[in-house]
Amino acid sequence: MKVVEVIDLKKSYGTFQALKGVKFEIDGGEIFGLIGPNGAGKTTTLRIISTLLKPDSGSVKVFGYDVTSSPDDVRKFISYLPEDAGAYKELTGLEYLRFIARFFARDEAEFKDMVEKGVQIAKLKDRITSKVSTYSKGMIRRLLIARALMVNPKLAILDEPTSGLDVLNAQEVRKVIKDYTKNGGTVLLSSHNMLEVEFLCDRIALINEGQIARIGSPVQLKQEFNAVNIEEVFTEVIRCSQTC
Ligand SMILES: Nc1ncnc2c1ncn2[C@@H]1O[C@H](COP(=O)(O)OP(=O)(O)OP(=O)(O)O)[C@@H](O)[C@H]1O
Repeated sequence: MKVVEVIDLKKSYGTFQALKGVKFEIDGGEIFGLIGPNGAGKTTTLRIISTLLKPDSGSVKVFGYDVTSSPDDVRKFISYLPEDAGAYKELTGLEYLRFIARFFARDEAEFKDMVEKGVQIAKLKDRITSKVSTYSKGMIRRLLIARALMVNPKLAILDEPTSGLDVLNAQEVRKVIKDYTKNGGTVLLSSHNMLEVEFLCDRIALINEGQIARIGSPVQLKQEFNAVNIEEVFTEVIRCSQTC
């Protein structure tokens, strides 16, 4: 069974059609990257798969459950990190992770494991006991990544996971994401960082103006466009969609 199956997905905001028939599938254990220019429809797609936004038409299934008719079943499998997520500023990082773990853990042992895993992923050292209001942007992002992955979702949906992180912190987060799939998880992420998707993703979908323009592994896409990197592939796909 596919982890995610998106067929002919359409979504409009008023008279503006943001998604015009998006289609892709994700297999278990994959890191699947959605890349595209500003306004291409990445966040809209991720929010629909996360059950936060209703599609106008088309079908989206997560582990075989339809996001529109069975959203509660879908939510059992997923964890969603929004692009602009925040954490409760008056809590410490540790209190925040504990607060979230209480919702997900079925017993005390699982609660303890989740919080420990969250602390490990966040890598905030002794600052984990400082208030979130004192954190830098990058520290908050790491706390939120930890929050998304510590609950052991079968599918992690991460909107711009490394946005606002410096090079070293971004590398750390990429490693955490890779490790997470080694333990059986599947990841759907969006990114503007071409080096990141090339390094991280097993397959990439290029989305442009609400439609998937290309899907493939980084190696396949580079071969198809005779390109040295994914940035070149991206530029060529966008250029072609405007002029070819
Ligand atoms: N709530 C909304 N109301 C009206 N238009 C919206 C709304 N949300 C998104 N849009 C429009 O839909 C299109 C797709 O937006 P979306 O946020 O999905 O793009 P994106 O690829 O994630 O962009 P970015 O890379 O800039 O984050 C854009 O033109 C955006 O302006």
